[in-house]
Parts: sequence; C-alpha cells; structure tokens
Amino acid sequence: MNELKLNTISYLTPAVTMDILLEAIQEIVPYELAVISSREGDDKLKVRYAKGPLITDEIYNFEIDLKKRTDIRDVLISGNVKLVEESKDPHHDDTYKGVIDLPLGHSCMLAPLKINGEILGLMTLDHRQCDMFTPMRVNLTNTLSKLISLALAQSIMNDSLLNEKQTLIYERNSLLGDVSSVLEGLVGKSQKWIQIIEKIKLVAPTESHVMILGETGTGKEQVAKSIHALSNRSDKPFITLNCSALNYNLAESELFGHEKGAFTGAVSQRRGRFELADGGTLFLDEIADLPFEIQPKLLRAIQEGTFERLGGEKTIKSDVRIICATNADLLEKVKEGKFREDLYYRLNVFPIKLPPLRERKEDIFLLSNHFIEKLGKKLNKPNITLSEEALSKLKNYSWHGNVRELQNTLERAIILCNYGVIKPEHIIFEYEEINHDTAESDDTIAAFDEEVKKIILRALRKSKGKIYGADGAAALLKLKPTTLQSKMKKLGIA
Ligand SMILES: Nc1ncnc2c1ncn2[C@@H]1O[C@H](COP(=O)(O)OP(=O)(O)OP(=O)(O)O)[C@@H](O)[C@H]1O
Repeated sequence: MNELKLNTISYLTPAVTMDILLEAIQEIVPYELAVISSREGDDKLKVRYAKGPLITDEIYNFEIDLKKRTDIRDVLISGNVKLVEESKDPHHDDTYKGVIDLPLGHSCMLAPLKINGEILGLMTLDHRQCDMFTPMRVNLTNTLSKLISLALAQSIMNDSLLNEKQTLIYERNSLLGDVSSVLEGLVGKSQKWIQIIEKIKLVAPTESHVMILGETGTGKEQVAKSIHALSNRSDKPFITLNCSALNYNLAESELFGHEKGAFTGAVSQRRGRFELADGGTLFLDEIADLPFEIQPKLLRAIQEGTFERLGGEKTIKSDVRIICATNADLLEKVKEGKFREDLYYRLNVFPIKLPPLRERKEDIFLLSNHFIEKLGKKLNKPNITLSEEALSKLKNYSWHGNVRELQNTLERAIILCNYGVIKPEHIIFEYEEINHDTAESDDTIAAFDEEVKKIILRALRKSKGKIYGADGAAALLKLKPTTLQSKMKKLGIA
C-alpha cells in the first residue's frame, strides 16, 4: 500500500496535479472545455493546460493580448469569477475566437487565478449548452479557482527551477568549452570528431537515453563516461555492464540483483547494476548481445523505473539514464527477430555514431602525441618523439582495432625505441597488411623485417624464451601470443 503511494507521488508532475484537479472540478461544475492560462509579463496570458472534449491542437499555442482584451483584464483585476451571459452582453467576444467555435448563448465563466492578491493567470470554463453555470456553480468555481491557483503556482515554480537548472548546466558546459578536463580525454580535431564532441555537449545535460555506435576501439566507453561526467547526474554513479557472454539468469541477476537463496550459490543478497546506478547512468556495453528473454524486463525497468530482484517480491524503484553501445547492426538484429523492436526504439533516442580511425586520419598525429605523453609517464620514458617516417607509417595503416590499437602500437613502440625517437621499425602492427599506398621497395621491407626480427629476439632473450604469460615475450611486446608466434614463423625464428 505504502509502496503504491510513493510510486504515485513520484509521478505527480504539475501537469498531473492539474489534470486531477480539473477532473474533480468536472464533477461539480460540468464543462466541455477548461483552459488554464498563466500570465506572461504584464500584458499576455499564455495557455498552459486544457481539458475537455472541445480541445483543439491550436488551443495550446493560444495567447491572450490583455491590451486588446480589456474585458478580460478587468476580470483579472476584479479578482472575482465572471459569468458571461451573451444574451445580456451582445458585445462580448469569445475568449478563443478563431480557435474554437462555440454556439451563441453558450455557457462561459472566467475565473481569475491569484495568490495573495498577485495575478497568476486565468481559468475559463465553457459548455455549449446555455445556462449550465448556475449561481451555485459560479460560487463553487470561486472557491475551486483558489486550488487551481496553487497548482498553477506549483507549475510556474517548477518551470523556473527547470529553467535555472538548464541555464546552470548550459553555463557550466560552455565554461568547460573545448579545454575541459572531461573533453580533454576525447582527443581529435577532425571535422568528424568535432561533430561528435558537439553532439556529446548537446545531449549530456538532457535526460535522453543515448545509443553509441561504432567499431571496436573507437572510444564508445570513453564517450559514454564523458556524457555522464557532463550531465547533471555526474555526482551519482556511472555503472557499467558488458552484456556479452551473459545467459538469461546471469543477465537478470547482474541487471536487477538477487535475494539470498534465489538460486544455488546466492549466499547473500546482492544489488544489481540497475539499483546501483540509481540517480546516475547505466552503461550497457555490447547491448546487441543481451539475451532476448531478458529484454522485456529491461524495457519495463527503463519505462517504469521499477523492477524486482531475482527471487524477491518487493518492487524496487530506480531512476536511471541508459547509455548503451554496440558495434553490431542493431536494426538488422531487430529485423532478424533477435532484438526486441520496442526496446530498440526505447534505447535509440539519441544515436551517436563514432567514426573509425581510418576515416579521421588527420587525428592520428594528435592522438599519437597524447598517447606518447601519457604512456611515456607510465613507462618512465619521458620526452619521446615520433619521427616523420613513423607518423606516415601510422597514417598509412588501416586501424581495424581503431584508437585502442593505435594506443597499443605506440606502447609497444615506446618500449622498443632506445634513443627517444620512435622510428618506423619500432611500429609493429597487430594485423599484417599489404599496403599499396606506401610503395616500399623490397630492400626497405627486408631491412624492416630484419629490424623486427632483432626486436623479437631481444624480447625473447628478456623473457628467457617464454612466449606466454605475464612475463612472456608477447606481453612484453604487447602482442597476442598467437600473433607473436606467427610473426616468428614468418621471420624464421625458431
Ligand atoms: N578520442 C580519444 N581520445 C583519447 N583516447 C581515446 C579516444 N577514443 C578512444 N580512446 C582510448 O582508446 C581506448 C579504447 O576506447 P574505448 O574502450 O572507449 O572503445 P570502445 O569503442 O568502447 O571499444 P570496444 O567496442 O572494444 O568496447 C581507451 O583506452 C580510450 O581511452
């Protein structure tokens, strides 16, 4: 019972409050159109809410110019409800003339909305039938309009708070500009990357869910963290869940948690990521891999903000913003029936598609310097520079592993270079490829192979011939052991 009350209260926005009040008024003073307008400046009333079967779309854009409608201004100043009797006042103009067509002689009431003598707005009640508003109903409206004034005041305050919040966020974000510590981690100046930064700045302060698309290593998680850090949820948790390799049960327990004894091995109660992210952001990585059967539960949790722990009865509430990421074609998965369409549309509110590194090669120089500085500190090799030839080698590669691969390649190069300059021979790619752009002569290739051979032999000496493991040559060279083995085979290293 208590649970139910709390849920209802949390959804009580000003619009819902107004709707409940207008519904109640309907029972005492039957109307076909109720309109609440708020005062905008000295001379204008602007429609905020409307209820009843006579509503038209145009009503929501309707404004009353009080300089022209002195009759309405007089009613507002008087502070009392006015019953308009067209038979006695043939010069009366309908309030919503041109927007709603009401028959001559219809019933109409104007009720000023005031608190402590301050005019907040106006309520009008209309009915097509004449003489609907008896003196008793007019009196009741006088009293009821005081309740409506309170609801209108709540709505105006809410708007101004929201406005203030948005302004603060906007100001904070513009102060952050391009040099902000948050955006500093998103290196790049190419046109494509600047467009991504603009999108991040735009969506971060909103509450919209975001879907980040892009190949592996393009920076999806980094972008998700930046959106969270720039949002007004930044002081609340950023929680991550990688959806790949989860079966239904694991996905349910990871997302929503479990009660003690919910399954064999559930020795204690555990909160799920949805609960941990309350007030903050939940980053769902590899969302395309989320088991199909758990998707309705996730949809409900996103839509209603409620869920139950596995093996639990209690409904838990959590206010979470979802950022998800995938490198799969999710729409294709929807078409194949492997991903729920309703969940897809719920998540895909604001898509951001990250470009692969090969489409923003102008950024390779900046990114390389960023990583060289960062990794130089980590590896205790400061002041390393990149030679022109090495840079051109980096630019000519196709980077299937994108920024992550660039970072790993440079880390390897820093370990390998001896005299503070990264040369082409220090750059060993993860994937061999024949590059037609760099028409290298056979001699250059042979010299390069010789250099790589020396580097591998040096690493093997250091690791005492061990390839696998944390102290193996593969780890030293930041290569997969299988990649190292195939390079050794190609270069004839036994
Ligand atoms: N623009 C960038 N500036 C600086 N570093 C970046 C940038 N983009 C990515 N990185 C770095 O590259 C690495 C890979 O990025 P990230 O993990 O965000 O990629 P991803 O797209 O989520 O990868 P995956 O799909 O494999 O999970 C991280 O170390 C990240 O810090």
